[in-house]
Amino acid sequence: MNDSAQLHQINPNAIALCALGRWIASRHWVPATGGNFSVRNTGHSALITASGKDKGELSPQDLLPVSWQNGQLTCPGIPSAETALHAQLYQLDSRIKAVLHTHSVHATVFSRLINQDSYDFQGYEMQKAISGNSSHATPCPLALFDNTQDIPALAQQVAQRWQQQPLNFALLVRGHGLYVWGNSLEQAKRHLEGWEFLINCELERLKLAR
Ligand SMILES: CSC[C@@H](O)[C@@H](O)C(=O)COP(=O)(O)O
Ligand SMILES: [Zn+2]
Repeated sequence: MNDSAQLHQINPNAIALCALGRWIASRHWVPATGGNFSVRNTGHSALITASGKDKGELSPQDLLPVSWQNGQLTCPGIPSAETALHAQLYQLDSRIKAVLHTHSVHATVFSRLINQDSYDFQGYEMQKAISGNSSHATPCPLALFDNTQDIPALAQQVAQRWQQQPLNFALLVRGHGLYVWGNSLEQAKRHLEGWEFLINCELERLKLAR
């Protein structure tokens, strides 16, 4: 196959996700191969970053197809170590089209200051960057989970919490990082930037209030 035929075959979502990875890395939110990204392909499959890649230097071949039919995850390579959590989110809501996971300094530090299962952001106009949140005056909750190396167990906890109340397009893993998602890649990017902004503001406010 010649180069132009190969280019023709590349999934446009893969190209868009690689470009988004470069933008996220330019914000210093995925240092030292941290973070992982995925975009839904079909009802039961997605493209996900291969494990251990520099997320600011992705090319389409670093995105692997993973499917989750019959409770089994299958992938032809070594996908992200956190694939089970991405797959869980896609199964919890069929409208989710993209999942982004980052390791920013601010989100990581903030997560270690909050002991509750959920933290309400309130008073910020930027809460409206998160879909379904229409006023600064209404609490905008962020769910928190303890870190674990057992990602299927974490995915199970997320599913249990979701049954009580669907999460607000993000969750924060303590001492680890942020997960956001959206009904398109563009919406997931907006949620990432919105949540990072809110977390930065709240961290600054908490520091000044001490
Ligand atoms: C730099 S180690 C970070 C990993 O343990 C993990 O949390 C992570 O986000 C990236 O894992 P990966 O397997 O590359 O998707
Ligand atoms: Zn991680």
